[in-house]
Amino acid sequence: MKKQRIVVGLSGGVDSAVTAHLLKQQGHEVVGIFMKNWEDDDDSEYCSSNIDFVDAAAVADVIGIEIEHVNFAADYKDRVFAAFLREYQAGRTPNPDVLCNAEIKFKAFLDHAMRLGAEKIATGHYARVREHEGQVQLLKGLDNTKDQSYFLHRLNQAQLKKTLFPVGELKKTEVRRIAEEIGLPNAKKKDSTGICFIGERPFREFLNRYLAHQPGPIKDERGRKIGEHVGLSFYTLGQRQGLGIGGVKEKGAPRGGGEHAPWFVARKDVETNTLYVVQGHDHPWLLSTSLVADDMSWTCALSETSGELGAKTRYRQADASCEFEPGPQSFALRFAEPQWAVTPGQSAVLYDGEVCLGGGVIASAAP
Ligand SMILES: Nc1ncnc2c1ncn2[C@@H]1O[C@H](COP(=O)(O)OP(=O)(O)OP(=O)(O)O)[C@@H](O)[C@H]1O
Repeated sequence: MKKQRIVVGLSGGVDSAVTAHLLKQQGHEVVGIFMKNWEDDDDSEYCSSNIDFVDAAAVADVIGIEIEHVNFAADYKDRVFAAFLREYQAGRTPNPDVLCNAEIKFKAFLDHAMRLGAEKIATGHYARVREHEGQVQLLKGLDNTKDQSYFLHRLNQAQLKKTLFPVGELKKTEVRRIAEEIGLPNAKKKDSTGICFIGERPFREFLNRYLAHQPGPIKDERGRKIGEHVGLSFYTLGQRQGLGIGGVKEKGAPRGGGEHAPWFVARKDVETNTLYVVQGHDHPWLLSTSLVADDMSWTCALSETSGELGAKTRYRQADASCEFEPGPQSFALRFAEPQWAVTPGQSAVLYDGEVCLGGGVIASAAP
């Protein structure tokens, strides 16, 4: 491959460190950039940004590359966090990491890298890109257990053409082995979890600071009030913990349950501010055979793709076989098997084998 100037998003984690190392080894001119996307509570015990930058700088030092610190916190607030709050307010459960990739990592960051004279950017995501018949396809990461294509499905051709994912060709165990072999200071750093700006902090307490919330009734499927919720935004479909209602002892408890059977969040009615719960993991209200998604975004031209495909309605789910029915503003999916807790606001992402085609935001689901 010809020598290129490549800007790597260095997060302080192992995957991006190995990404930078591999590209440098291939003879490219590599520059690291650390992004700061959140600064509302720099002093909080949950904000690891300062530590992460120190780790990223130590990595750059060992690999022998320059590192720059850039601040996209204002962009992040405008383009990701504002939408995140709007979605919660509307009773949906958004996926800010999907939007962060489309708007920050592969837009603000990409533009910045291009201004620095880069030909490509690279990140430590577990996904792959491949040229195919004049297009660049987004593929699942080779390591099934780490595949992150779900979060990248809103990238378009222009973004994919400028992007490399070197660790997507490897298993996580190999990435860790490389990190240890070359003596990276963060070789044993644990993988980050959770939404980037929220980190490991208590979610409810965090949302509380930004969203007006109105307590209201929790009702069962027959409309009987069985408890109080603290604000619809704090609950997600399929949620079982934290409802404060426990099992039920009364006779004639709703189907699928019985005494002490756990309750699950099944519906949110924003108009009446009511949270509906059902008993039993397999209750029909929790199962959907079809969905409609809007706000579509495709990684490549969809010319030949209608008919049978695979879809994920949440990250880390196996692909569910479905019929794809495209429309001008939205698409429908009809599943071969009922899907559990299909959640408005989450992404429905379509796959043709290992190729990630793109997807949309789930607007509604039907039994
Ligand atoms: N603060 C950041 N600055 C620069 N790049 C980042 C930052 N956070 C994430 N990235 C890029 O996005 C990729 C995927 O992000 P993700 O949150 O999955 O990674 P991580 O677990 O924090 O770190 P890593 O992937 O490096 O182990 C990273 O590999 C890195 O290239």
